[in-house]
Amino acid sequence: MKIGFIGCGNMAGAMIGGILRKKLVAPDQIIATAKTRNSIERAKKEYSIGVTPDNREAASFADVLVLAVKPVYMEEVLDEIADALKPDSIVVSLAPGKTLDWFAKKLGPDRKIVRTMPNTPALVGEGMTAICPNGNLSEEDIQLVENIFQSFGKTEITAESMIDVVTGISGSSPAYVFLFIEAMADAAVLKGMPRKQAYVFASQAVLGSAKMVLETGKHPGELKDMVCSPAGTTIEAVKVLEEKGFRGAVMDAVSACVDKGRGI
Ligand SMILES: NC(=O)C1=CN([C@@H]2O[C@H](COP(=O)(O)OP(=O)(O)OC[C@H]3O[C@@H](n4cnc5c(N)ncnc54)[C@H](OP(=O)(O)O)[C@@H]3O)[C@@H](O)[C@H]2O)C=CC1
Ligand SMILES: O=C(O)[C@@H]1CCC=N1
Repeated sequence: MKIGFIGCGNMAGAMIGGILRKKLVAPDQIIATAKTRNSIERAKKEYSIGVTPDNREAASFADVLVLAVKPVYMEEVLDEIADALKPDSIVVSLAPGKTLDWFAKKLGPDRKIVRTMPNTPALVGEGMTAICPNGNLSEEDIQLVENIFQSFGKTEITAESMIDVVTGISGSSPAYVFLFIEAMADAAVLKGMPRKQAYVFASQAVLGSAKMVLETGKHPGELKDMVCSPAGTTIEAVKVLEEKGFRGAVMDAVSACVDKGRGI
């Protein structure tokens, strides 16, 4: 299987890193394109894959072609590559806002198209990806796409109507979690802890807490209650978070992200 990436920025880089780490395919089975000389040289050096400025070369090489450019560049990229695609290849989009119908109008009604929403933890094998195939993919094709995304994390097949919600809760949420970790570490530094150590404590606490939700099956509220001793330290912090509107702020933030995805 040959995999192509149009664009080799943050998300494609995380996916390529994850695929190579898992040895799903050899580096010479991957080709990526970028626009600037800097990005091309960086990708060559970092991944030892084929890298070219020529999008049509990637399109004619790939059995699975991942469109990893920002939505605003999608139309010009499709116009450029449409007649260079292999006849039976699968086109995978990572872009919010661009629907399966929109792609079918650009590439033809018979083209195999998959809308996905991954996230950057792919880089460390902990990605989470929503996959929405159109009606032209066989079960085998869908399995192939799942295998690619499962090489760097978990996947769920979702309805297209859910994909913007996935952007809010998963595609974009690593950014909110990094803010949270940074803020906790800042507080620890304020109280005298060396910064490097603060990142280890804050990140491991987030990692372990997420694992508890996934592995115990317990309600997050119950897990929170297990940490809050009567008249203890934790409930003081929880009270401040509630007073400052932490939950409402998170809900508003995720909603704003979903709405933006729907409006692109
Ligand atoms: N970053 C994330 O966390 C996530 C991103 N996504 C989606 O993934 C897609 C890519 O995002 P991201 O990786 O963050 O973006 P980046 O800006 O990091 O990367 C975009 C890449 O596209 C290249 N590029 C731009 N125009 C062209 C063109 N005409 N032909 C070929 N390559 C081109 C750029 O090249 P150069 O570097 O040379 O300018 C760059 O390598 C977007 O649709 C985004 O919404 C989805 C989920 C998560
Ligand atoms: O901000 C963005 O547009 C992309 C979508 C999901 C994460 N980053």
